[in-house]
Amino acid sequence: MIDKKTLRARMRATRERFVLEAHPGIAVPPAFLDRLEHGLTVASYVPMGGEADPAPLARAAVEAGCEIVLPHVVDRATPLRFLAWDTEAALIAGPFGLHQPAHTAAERQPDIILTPLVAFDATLNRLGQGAGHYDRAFVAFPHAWRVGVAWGIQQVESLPADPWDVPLHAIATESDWITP
Ligand SMILES: Nc1nc2c(c(=O)[nH]1)N(C=O)[C@@H](CNc1ccc(C(=O)N[C@@H](CCC(=O)O)C(=O)O)cc1)CN2
Ligand SMILES: Nc1ncnc2c1ncn2[C@@H]1O[C@H](COP(=O)(O)OP(=O)(O)OP(=O)(O)O)[C@@H](O)[C@H]1O
Repeated sequence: MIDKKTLRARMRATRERFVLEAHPGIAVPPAFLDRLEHGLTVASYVPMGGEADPAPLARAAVEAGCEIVLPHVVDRATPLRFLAWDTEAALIAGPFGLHQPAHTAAERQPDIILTPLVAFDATLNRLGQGAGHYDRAFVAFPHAWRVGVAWGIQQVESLPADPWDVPLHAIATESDWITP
């Protein structure tokens, strides 16, 4: 099977090509709306490099009375933290070209994690950036609902699975809501 590094490079390029063309946004399915409740904490992300924009899902969460938080990283080795998103405060440029809340923003425990990804397969395994930030967050927040957000073209036949890979519960694309 193709190794993660080669596949990551190929799928990042596929993703970047896809967003250059006109394309619909991520669809908000009824199964996602059903799960939202006032007071839940929903981790979103600021898309980069051709990633699917989770904004339609985050907007629905805000309308349902959820609090939005964003990931914050300092380097590859340090676990990510989810920090409150003060929409009045500017996001700050971080490592890897990321835009993040200030490191002093309040830390939160997410109930739902909207997860960026590079590739996924039909068993809802995901390939990420390779630093293990989300893999470790899934272990830290085992009760969170793990929702991948991706373009349909990011689906591959199968992914090399490592022992630490934690599968997603569902994936939202521009046209589908994929569950195992
Ligand atoms: N939008 C977004 N935010 C996110 C992530 C993500 O995948 N997407 N993360 C997910 O874990 C965390 C940040 N972790 C990261 C870890 C490594 C690299 C990285 O190695 N980037 C490559 C360039 C990627 C590219 O070419 O597209 C690099 O800097 O060489 C990026 C983010 C938290 N925030
Ligand atoms: N639970 C964990 N605890 C400690 N290290 C972990 C854990 N999960 C993954 N890692 C480390 O993270 C690194 C990256 O893993 P992998 O290549 O599977 O990342 P990935 O699938 O791209 O996912 P991510 O988006 O989370 O970076 C590996 O070196 C692995 O040892």
